[in-house]
Amino acid sequence: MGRQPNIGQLLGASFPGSGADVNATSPTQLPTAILEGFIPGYGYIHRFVLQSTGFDVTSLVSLIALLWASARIYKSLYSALVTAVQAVWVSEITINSTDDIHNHLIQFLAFQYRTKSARWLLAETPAKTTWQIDSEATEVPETTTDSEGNIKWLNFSNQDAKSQPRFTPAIGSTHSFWHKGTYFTLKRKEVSFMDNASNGAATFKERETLTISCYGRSTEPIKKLIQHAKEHHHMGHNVKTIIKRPSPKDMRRFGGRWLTIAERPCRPMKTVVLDEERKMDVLADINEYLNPATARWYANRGIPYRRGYLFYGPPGTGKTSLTFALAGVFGLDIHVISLLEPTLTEEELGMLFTNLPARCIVLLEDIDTAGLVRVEKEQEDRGPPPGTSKDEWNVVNLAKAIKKANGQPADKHEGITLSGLLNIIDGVASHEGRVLVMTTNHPEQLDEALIRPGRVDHQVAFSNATQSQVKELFERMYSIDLSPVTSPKPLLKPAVSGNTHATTTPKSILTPPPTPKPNAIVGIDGLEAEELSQIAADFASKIPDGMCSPAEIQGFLLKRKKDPRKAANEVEGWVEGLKEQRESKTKLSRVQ
Ligand SMILES: Nc1ncnc2c1ncn2[C@@H]1O[C@H](COP(=O)(O)OP(=O)(O)OP(=O)(O)O)[C@@H](O)[C@H]1O
Repeated sequence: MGRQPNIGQLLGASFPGSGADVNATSPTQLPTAILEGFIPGYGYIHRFVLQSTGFDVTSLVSLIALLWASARIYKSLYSALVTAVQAVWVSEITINSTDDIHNHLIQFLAFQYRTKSARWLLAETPAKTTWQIDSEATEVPETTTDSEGNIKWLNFSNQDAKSQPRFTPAIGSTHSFWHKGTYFTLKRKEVSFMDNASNGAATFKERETLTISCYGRSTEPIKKLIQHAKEHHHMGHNVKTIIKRPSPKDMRRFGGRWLTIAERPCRPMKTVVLDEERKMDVLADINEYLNPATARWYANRGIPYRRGYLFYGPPGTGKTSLTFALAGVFGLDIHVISLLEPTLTEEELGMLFTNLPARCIVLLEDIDTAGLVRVEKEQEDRGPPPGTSKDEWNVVNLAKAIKKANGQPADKHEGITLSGLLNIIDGVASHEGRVLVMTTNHPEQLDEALIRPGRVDHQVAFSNATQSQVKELFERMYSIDLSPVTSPKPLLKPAVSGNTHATTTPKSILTPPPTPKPNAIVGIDGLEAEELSQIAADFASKIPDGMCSPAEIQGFLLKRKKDPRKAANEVEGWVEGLKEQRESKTKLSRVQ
């Protein structure tokens, strides 16, 4: 039997012009003809190099080609394997930036990345409250004098330089970290989406998402991580009151309805000077309402589980202060809504109410102003107000009609109508479990429908300070601060290595500072408690009952906050000045 030609010989015969010496192909070399197929003109190059240097480049080129092919095959196999593993062995959860959890996780990771050596980070300048800056400060600044005796006033020009930036995982990159023995991968990315704005113009917008994954067929570890991040965010909230407002209009459209605008140390109830019985009534009423058993009681009787409070009285008498103190006592967040917010529509207000947490305080301030829109609309229907000629009235209406026809809002502030507000407060879709607090300086202007039982269940009257309240305010101002506001310590120690482990929560951190006994008043340095009480009584006797609001008295005392005797000596002059000011109906005070 004749010898069969091998593949090299066949290829050599097929490409005679290549000059490839197919018989010279070693087992590790690719035939020159194949290489010719990938690199046109390879045969000539090969022959030229071989003839001029005696070196057969085919071995080298074959090696490179084999490495390249292996890398490609490895890559495809790897990605196929990863896809297969991900499909059956990786769990993930995606979080949208419009959700609070996103913020909780970023905060938690920022805390982790404070010391962790990650290579792709995003540096941010976090907005900090005075309380947070204070808690980070290592030294207390003091007012001193220089060598020439000039006062060196406190100067905060470099406070920005001192504040620490926040480092979070960079957008667009993948991060991995250990938490409680589980290996997590995190992808933070921005996705574009088409936004159909209210004016009809569609634009592309960016939205951020966080995708957290871990190995295993259960999302349980990720859920626990999220829970942990939430706890980290809320730690110490029992010594803070969170204040939220409706988010800007743009954000509201994408689901982020409420925005935290401030976190303040809880206001102790004892700092609100109000008739003790009235205070206890509100406290007991809310306490009973918030009890889970009460929710069932309401449900069994088919009564909507809601409770409304009306705080009314002159300005500066403590309506807002009591609301904040209540939030502190019951550990609730405050959701503040101003009905004069120009971009707020009734529909959005309704959505805000349906997106409240299970238990919270909703503060509707200056509720009397909500009637403005109703008055205007009713006026429109009724015709010209007295003193307005028919022609003038027609011109006003014509201007409004032209604005409307041009697609412009008839008024800058569309506002909330009374009927709209009533629907939102107790409509079928309205949230259950919230404590609604409405405040007003003009209860007489309120519509009866707004304060009927079911909408307002408890009314609290506030008034200018009585003499005993003035005394209390005075004593409170000059008593030694027994319960300094402490900032909560972190729940976790910052991670020091790639593997992060939570530390157990020290109990004391979550316990608010001890509250001194209600009557424990200790005078300021150098002043005995009894002496302070006498000065307070003297001070109070010089301010007629009901003449001043607690806010006015507080303002006067704040200017003399280190000298109670000075305050007692100057109060008469101040009261006289105030009387004159009121008689002359001027708004500027002569004596401060
Ligand atoms: N009853 C009070 N007890 C203690 N402090 C008070 C009291 N009333 C007012 N103040 C002080 O006066 C300031 C203003 O009080 P607050 O905002 O609670 O008044 P308000 O009744 O809500 O006023 P407005 O009707 O103008 O909104 C606060 O700094 C608060 O500490």
